[in-house]
Amino acid sequence: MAPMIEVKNVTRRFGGFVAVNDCSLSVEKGSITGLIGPNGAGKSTLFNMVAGNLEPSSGAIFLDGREITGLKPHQLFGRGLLRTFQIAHEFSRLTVLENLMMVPAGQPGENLFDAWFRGRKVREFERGVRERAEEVVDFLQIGHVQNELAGNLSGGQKKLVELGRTMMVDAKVVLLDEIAAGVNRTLLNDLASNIERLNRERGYTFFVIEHDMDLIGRLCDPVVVMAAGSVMMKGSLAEIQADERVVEAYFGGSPTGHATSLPGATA
Ligand SMILES: Nc1ncnc2c1ncn2[C@@H]1O[C@H](COP(=O)(O)OP(=O)(O)OP(=O)(O)O)[C@@H](O)[C@H]1O
Repeated sequence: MAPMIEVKNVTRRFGGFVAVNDCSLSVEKGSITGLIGPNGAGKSTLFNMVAGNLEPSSGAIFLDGREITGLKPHQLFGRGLLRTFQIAHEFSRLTVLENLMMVPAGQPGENLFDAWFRGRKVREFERGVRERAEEVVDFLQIGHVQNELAGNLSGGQKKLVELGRTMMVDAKVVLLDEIAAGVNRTLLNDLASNIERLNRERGYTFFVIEHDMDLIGRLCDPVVVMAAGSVMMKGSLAEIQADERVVEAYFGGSPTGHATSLPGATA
């Protein structure tokens, strides 16, 4: 079975600087795969290439066995690869429900967009979108804020809505970028439960960049460690914590760097 995402020998240069260096990794179907590494390891650059925001200098990327190298985010969206995005400023004056309903119309998923333009059955289409948004609200248990303006939500509630936006279309794989940052523990727990449920009940695959090791430990298996633009190792969090090279990568150059964010690792 083809992996959901396969990155093959991908390199990205910025001028003379190599941010991602001949990097290969795979994200298996049905997994919640974590991506960790010290600052500057190349995680965001790699994510940007998988998500279509940045082109590789060389190498190839595959989604479910089909090459996607160089495709744009909206093309990947149509194929079921989604990345969560902060709610744009102009959407902060729309309600939670309205924010969810904007997704199919505002970003061209193949089938939904066709239906929109065919002009027929527009009202049914709108009703379908509303019903789907209501299902998402129920699933995420955010009914109490569904008519609240998105701009009034807490950081964690916004993250739930961002996750909800991926549920408005049939996602195969969702890229999550540092979802724990600025989210209180209660809401982080809600977010993590919903990610687990989407994975278990809806078959979502997740690829997750995260600095919060508690969250990585709860959600991710396997975890991929990047350092200096390449994959250093892949394994369970326990295996990674026990690996000397990983400890060195985190502690090596910078004694204060991420020392506190790699639990179980001792210098
Ligand atoms: N547009 C760019 N132009 C030049 N250099 C860049 C650019 N984007 C990233 N880099 C460099 O590439 C390297 C990798 O950066 P990247 O953001 O991918 O790392 P990261 O692992 O995501 O780090 P962090 O955990 O701090 O977000 C860094 O040295 C960074 O300065």
